Amino acid sequence: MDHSSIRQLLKYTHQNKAEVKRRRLTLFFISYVGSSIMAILAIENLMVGNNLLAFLLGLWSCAIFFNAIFSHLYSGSDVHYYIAGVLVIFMSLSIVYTGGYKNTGLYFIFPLLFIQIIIVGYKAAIIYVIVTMGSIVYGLYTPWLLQANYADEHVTRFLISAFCFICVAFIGEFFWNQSRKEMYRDTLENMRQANTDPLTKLPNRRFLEAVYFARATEDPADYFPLSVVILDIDHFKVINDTYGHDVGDDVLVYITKLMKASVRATDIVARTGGEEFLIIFPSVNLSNAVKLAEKMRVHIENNPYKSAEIEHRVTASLGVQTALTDAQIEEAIKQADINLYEAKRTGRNKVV
Ligand SMILES: Nc1nc2c(ncn2[C@@H]2O[C@H](COP(=O)(O)OP(=O)(O)OP(=O)(O)O)[C@@H](O)[C@H]2O)c(=O)[nH]1
Repeated sequence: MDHSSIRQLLKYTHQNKAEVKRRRLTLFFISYVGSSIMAILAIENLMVGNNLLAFLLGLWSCAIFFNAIFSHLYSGSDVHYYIAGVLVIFMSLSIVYTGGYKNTGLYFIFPLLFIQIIIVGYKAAIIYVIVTMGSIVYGLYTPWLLQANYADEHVTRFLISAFCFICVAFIGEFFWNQSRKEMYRDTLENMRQANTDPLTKLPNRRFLEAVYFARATEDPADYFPLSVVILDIDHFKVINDTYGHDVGDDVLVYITKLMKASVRATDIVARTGGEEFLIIFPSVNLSNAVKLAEKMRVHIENNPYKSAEIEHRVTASLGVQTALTDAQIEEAIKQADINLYEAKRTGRNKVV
């Protein structure tokens, strides 16, 4: 079973959700708490006559606040994280330029850097942090361009601690990301195993219920009318009894190949029981599904199982039904099963 189907499953697990929450909460923290603090500082600076800093704080406070509001409206997009990352650059530069209260503003750079690394993701953060720190260093080493007045020893201490801080923050983010990737791989493999039949490597019933039908329900236009075919190999017990269980297994794998060869990549062939398979044709109506099932039946009939010592003609009976909406899926499977029994009862090797 392919990994893209399994990836769909991961949409329903907690790991990705946890990372999305971490980024969102960080964004909201910087946006709502940060913009409130900046607004208060803006008013304070206005009262003491530091108009430029007051203006800049007010400006970034509004920008970051509205960016967060937009992130609620367009929650499917990541762009507001990158906008917040850019705003952090401007906020840092404003702090460096004005110096803040008694030129102590450089302390605020540390949380801002950390927030920036989280919200844009550590890979993109390499560029963001280089730009942020590059402009800060440029500012600090061209003091005549700044309104603030930093003591040399403060600049040196700030830069050394910023360097250490950035290294530790990146190491932390890198390994957090690595462990997330490893957990993701493990979960992917566990889910692949839990959703795959070990003999034929086909998806199993669990996959259909937990992933496929859930996806069809989410996106009905791409799936309905959805036709289901239940295929059951005729007299399979005879194959087991005559040639042994291992040959029986081999026949199941062989029939799987034949079934897969007669469907499109978007169709699903699943193993739902011993010698029973469920084939799903999305966006196929009943009359076309019957034709496809007939094509599959003929393909199996015309390609007998062959090994060094054995040649055995295998046939199958098939029951077909179509669901027009997701509410009809269960009913369609039941009806396909009834049709399959009818095919067996009336002579086998046929489609009903
Ligand atoms: N080799 C092998 N046999 C299996 C497997 N799963 C189920 N079976 C066998 O499949 C056979 C199914 O037999 P029945 O249910 O009587 O069906 P049938 O012989 O195909 O007869 P009809 O379906 O009525 O045509 C049983 O003998 C099971 O033991 C499997 O994974 N490998």
